[in-house]
Amino acid sequence: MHDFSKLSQLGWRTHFQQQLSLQELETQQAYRVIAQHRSGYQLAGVSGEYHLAIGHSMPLITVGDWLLLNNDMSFYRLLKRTSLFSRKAPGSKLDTQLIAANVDTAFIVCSLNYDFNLGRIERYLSLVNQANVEPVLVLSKLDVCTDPDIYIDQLKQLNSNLIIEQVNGLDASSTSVLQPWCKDGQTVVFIGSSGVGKSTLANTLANSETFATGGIREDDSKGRHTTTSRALKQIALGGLLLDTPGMRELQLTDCEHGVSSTFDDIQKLEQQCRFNNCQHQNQPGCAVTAAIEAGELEPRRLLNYQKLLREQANNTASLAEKRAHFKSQTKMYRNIQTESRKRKKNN
Ligand SMILES: Nc1nc2c(ncn2[C@@H]2O[C@H](COP(=O)(O)OP(=O)(O)OP(=O)(O)O)[C@@H](O)[C@H]2O)c(=O)[nH]1
Ligand SMILES: [Zn+2]
Repeated sequence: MHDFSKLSQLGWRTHFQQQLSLQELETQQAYRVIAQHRSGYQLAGVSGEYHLAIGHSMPLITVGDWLLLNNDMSFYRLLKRTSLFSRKAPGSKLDTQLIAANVDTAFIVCSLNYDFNLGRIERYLSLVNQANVEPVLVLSKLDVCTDPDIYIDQLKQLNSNLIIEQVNGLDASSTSVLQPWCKDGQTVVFIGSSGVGKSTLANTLANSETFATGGIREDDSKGRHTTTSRALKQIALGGLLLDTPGMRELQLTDCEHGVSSTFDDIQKLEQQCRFNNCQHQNQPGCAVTAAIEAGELEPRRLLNYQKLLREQANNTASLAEKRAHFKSQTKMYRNIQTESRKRKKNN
């Protein structure tokens, strides 16, 4: 039988429970994927942890997913997700890589120094909005910044509703502002460039050295995956944290909704342009250009919006094209094989 209070500590919600039939409630057990390794998945459930080997008939599964297992611990089915992070798989021409599922909050970490870059933050926000996850902007290294307000003012201009927190990741009294998102089975993913202090922050919140600082790398350019095991770690506060070391090179794919909602100010303006297909380049009646001229919209923001939209469209199209090409090639090889078999038989 299911012990739902125990499962809720692992992030179980009514969204998942509603998917179970009466029969499944009696005969299957729910497990959460807490880590992903080359050979399989580490699962956690009411009766403890279990290693599930990857099987041929399984769908694509990622850290954070909820699975139903049969009594003999074999895979039964994957439950529908509340949210899903994915990106174009580094080094692969064909695949989308799943990063994490069923995440509640994304801490977008950027340090209050050289790393601060509005364009990059908009890119991360697009990914997080597409995944259907709540973003929290975490500005790290507060202790080495003399004037954080300069940065905060710029961020507020992106979207006045953004949740922004400033922390010194090395100091628990400072990171406590993030505790409300890290309790009671809530799942938090950390994203941000290398060296901004994600692992340091996660360790301080965990009150232990659970997450490796520095170190773990994934070679994006050549697609070599060194240490790609991703793991959800439960901390004493009750939340489950996922550090993502391999997110340095982040190309958007299938992300139109995410980009649009990140730039909803421009979206609203676009609807007021005289022409539906307005390019916002000196076309008559362009509301976007008018907003720029009135100083209400930064030209940088428009350029980044257009760039991210193009990038995700190009990646989505090229993935679709490559998949189609792969399919037609496979079909061609199969036909050649069948023909040659027929010929041999007739000889
Ligand atoms: N002064 C100061 N240093 C920090 C802070 N947060 C992290 N650091 C330092 O910054 C360096 C990088 O921190 P990490 O936590 O490894 O960064 P990361 O984002 O996890 O990096 P990757 O694992 O490469 O993605 C370490 O030397 C930390 O000690 C902070 O708030 N203040
Ligand atoms: Zn326009």
